[in-house]
Amino acid sequence: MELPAAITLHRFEDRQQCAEALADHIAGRLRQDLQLNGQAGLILSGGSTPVPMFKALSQQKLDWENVLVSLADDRWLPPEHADSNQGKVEQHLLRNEATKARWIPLWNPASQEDEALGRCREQLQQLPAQLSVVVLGMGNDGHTASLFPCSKELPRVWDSRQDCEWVQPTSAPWQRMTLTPQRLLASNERILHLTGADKLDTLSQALRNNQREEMPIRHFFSAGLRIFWAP
Ligand SMILES: O=C(O)[C@H](O)[C@@H](O)[C@H](O)[C@H](O)COP(=O)(O)O
Repeated sequence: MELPAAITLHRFEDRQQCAEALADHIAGRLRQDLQLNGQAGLILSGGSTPVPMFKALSQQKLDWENVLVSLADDRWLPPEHADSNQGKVEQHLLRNEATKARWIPLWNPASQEDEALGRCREQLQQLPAQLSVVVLGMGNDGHTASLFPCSKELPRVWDSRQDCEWVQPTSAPWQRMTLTPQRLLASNERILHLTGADKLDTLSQALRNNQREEMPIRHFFSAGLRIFWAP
């Protein structure tokens, strides 16, 4: 696969090896910023791919009390719901060493968009202006976070100067809150964590496609992306 200079691809034999290597890499980046700035900001994605990495990262010894952790997006569901990304992070990352992390979930009990947005944006003010690491996933439609090509809100979200926006994809369930492209790009490093041949095919398609509206992950290529992939 031909990759632009701004994209680095790390291939692994298996998913557990990939998860552990990614956890090590993230921990190293967090330690750097903790040393430099006294704090670090980590953004994680939901879905199924990152769970083994969450478990490995939870074991990493670092000054978690000064690491602010949040999500690139979440489905608008209480954390006890099986589809909640918040629930996955609380179950698999915020344990062991990482119990002490400063957790900033996106979800709140507001059901109306304006109130939900207002409370989430207030929460996200706690994050450092420049994040340390953003970990993204990708769907086979080229979506990342909850930037879905099918969302009618996408044209507005591309240019939003806010930290988060409320979106309703048509090709995936649940109302969602997503961090905006500008918030995600205000980071020292963006990582894309992928598993399976299908995701690699989708990545190849996105590299050939030239419309970010059709494959939102493309928006993150030029600013630099480190990809961790296993079959
Ligand atoms: O809330 C979400 O759905 C995620 O943030 C989303 O962007 C996810 O990263 C991809 O859909 C990949 O999901 P899988 O890891 O389950 O394939």
